[in-house]
Amino acid sequence: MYVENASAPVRRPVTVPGLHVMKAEGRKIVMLTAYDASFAAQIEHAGVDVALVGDSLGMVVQGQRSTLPVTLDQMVYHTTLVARGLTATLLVADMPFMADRDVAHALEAGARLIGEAGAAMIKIEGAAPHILASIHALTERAIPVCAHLGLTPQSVHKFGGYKVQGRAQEAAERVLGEAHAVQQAGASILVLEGVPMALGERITKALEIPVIGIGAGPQCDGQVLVVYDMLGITPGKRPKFSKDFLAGRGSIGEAIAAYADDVRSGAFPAAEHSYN
Ligand SMILES: Nc1nc(=O)c2c([nH]1)NC[C@@H]1CN(c3ccc(C(=O)N[C@@H](CCC(=O)O)C(=O)O)cc3)CN21
Ligand SMILES: CC(C)C(=O)C(=O)O
Ligand SMILES: [Mg+2]
Repeated sequence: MYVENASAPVRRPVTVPGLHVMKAEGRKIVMLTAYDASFAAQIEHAGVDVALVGDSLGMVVQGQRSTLPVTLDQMVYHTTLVARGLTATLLVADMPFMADRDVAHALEAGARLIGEAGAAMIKIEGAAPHILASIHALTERAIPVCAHLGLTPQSVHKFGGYKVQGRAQEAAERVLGEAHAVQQAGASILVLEGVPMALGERITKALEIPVIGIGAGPQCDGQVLVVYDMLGITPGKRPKFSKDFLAGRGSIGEAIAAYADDVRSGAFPAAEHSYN
């Protein structure tokens, strides 16, 4: 039998059911953003489980003040670029601001990000009634959904800034209720951003689906960061939950591999990267 490049190490493709097995077995999920084919290849080579084409590209690639100006065409474009750099890594694309204004638009956008660009999962912020309906509608059409709760950056104007969510008792109960609601609507995984670590732990234990944290404490089932933050090249003040993994290392590949190691060992995030 002819086997192409049989001596190359085979990395099994990361799948949605595979992420659920990882949660069940207590193996941490490593996720990182990517916006182009070169970074995608670095992420692939380092053995990161999930690549996210985040709408954070509006801030770190385009230099805008928020993620709100990012368009669906731009998300489709960057997702196409990242898809070309990946083979085994699971590819998730962000639903940009207002592309999910109603269920019909959400389905249209999901179809483009999956069918045209090559994503395997769509990430959607919030748990408003039309978002729950969109999660359900996409899931019914075999498009896996990653929910995103807590400090959802597309709600920056509602929050009055990038502020930690779920600090008060009532607010914590609200985020927990939203987490149950997105799981019930069919979400396959949840990104939980900018909440106190006690709430991150509570939600992770309460849900069956994997919870990937960013500023949600060390107890989550996995972690995600913006790749330029973990390389220390984001200008200005970086969020408290980020860490420069390139400092003291020789290459971007080494930095990404160190991030993956530290997430898997539990060394990252430490207390200094978490909110109380
Ligand atoms: N470079 C970058 N990294 C990110 O993590 C990121 C983006 N851009 N753009 C989209 C959103 C915006 N995010 C942010 C931005 C700032 C904070 C921040 O400075 N938070 C304060 C918390 C203040 C409080 O205690 O309420 C902090 O000090 O960490 C958090 C998340 C996360 N996402
Ligand atoms: C920070 C992550 C979770 C994100 O949504 C993004 O990069 O846009
Ligand atoms: Mg995003």
